[in-house]
Amino acid sequence: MKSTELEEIRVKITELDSNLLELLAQRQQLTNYVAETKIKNQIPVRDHKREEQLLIRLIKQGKKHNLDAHYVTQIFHVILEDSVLNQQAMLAANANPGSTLSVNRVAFLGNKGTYSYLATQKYFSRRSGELIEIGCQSFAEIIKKVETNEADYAVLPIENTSSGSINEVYDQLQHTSLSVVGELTHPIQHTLLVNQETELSKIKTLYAHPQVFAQCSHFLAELGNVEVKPCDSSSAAMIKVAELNSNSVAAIGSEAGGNLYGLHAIKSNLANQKENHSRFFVVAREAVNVPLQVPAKTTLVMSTVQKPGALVDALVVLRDNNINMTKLESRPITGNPWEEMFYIDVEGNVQDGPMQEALEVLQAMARTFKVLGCYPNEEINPTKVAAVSALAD
Ligand SMILES: C=C(O[C@@H]1C=C(C(=O)O)C=C[C@H]1O)C(=O)O
Repeated sequence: MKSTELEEIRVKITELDSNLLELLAQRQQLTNYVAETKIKNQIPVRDHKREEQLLIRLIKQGKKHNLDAHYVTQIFHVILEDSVLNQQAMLAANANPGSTLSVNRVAFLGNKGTYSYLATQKYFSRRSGELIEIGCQSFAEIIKKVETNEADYAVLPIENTSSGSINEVYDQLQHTSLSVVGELTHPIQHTLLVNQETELSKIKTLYAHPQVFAQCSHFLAELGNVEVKPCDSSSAAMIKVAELNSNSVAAIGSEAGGNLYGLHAIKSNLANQKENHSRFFVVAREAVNVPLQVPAKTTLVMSTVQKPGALVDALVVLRDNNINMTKLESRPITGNPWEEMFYIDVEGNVQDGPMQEALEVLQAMARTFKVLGCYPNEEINPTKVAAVSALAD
């Protein structure tokens, strides 16, 4: 194909892509109007029936154009997730007029380029107000910033699909009066970032956060003879590699983050598990009110009395009130050897009847008990298209 021919086709593709983007923006505007009517008429944000009908119609239509059903479904799952998250954010803002700030000062770990930085950008992109980023060197410093009103929010990683819970954050949450007001999950895609033209075999020293090394342990084991240097954050690792400017050093972190420091990726997908995601808590000084139209989660922290089956008794209370537990974590209590603090995430809103009943019973039976927060559930389960056979025609 002659290069002018290629150019002509590319011009058409560029134009088409920009039309696609315009249409997506128009769709988003319409779903914002939908959110406004849901606020007015107290209608739940999520409507699986409508989503299923929409997906079935689009899959059928796609088939006529030779577009694979899986491809169409994937694209629209992303569009629907974005639509639902935007609407949830709008309803939550409406239910908490006092918490809508013109400036959001947000504390997070490291500098520009860390996963916490990317998660912060993502979470606040759906919320009004200018974002002021406050990079910190430790989780304790992040929490302190909000406690002392130097920041309005903190974004804290709480768990990762490969390396599990981030204990240090749980331990910090034991002693704070801050509330969890939001959550988000963010894909963690580790890449090998370098400053100079080089190749894997030349790398002698690797810089990264210890959590990152844990998540990439298989890759490190395969690498063999490489010195591993832990850093306080992914951005600290990136800055180090940019400064050293050598072809024998590399950092592990996100490609988007590395690009901010002029680094480029020479290998991607370094994590042990392909599906590598981190979940973050967003915390603030004041708890938020989650409207009942928005699916909510509640995080509790409690210690039980020392008797056989005390934790089981607590979990039975959840079962009896038909409350689904999504996470259970235990952490030692500082100063009380062999005693544990339990962190429990459940689906439900503290304003719900069954939830209030369960919380009362739990509080009465626990030694210490606190609701760390009730916040919109941002884990959006994609609507499944059950009637696959109906799509055969
Ligand atoms: C936009 C709506 O809200 C949600 C998002 C949908 C969408 O983006 O198409 C569809 C159904 C709802 O889960 C709606 O209810 O129509």
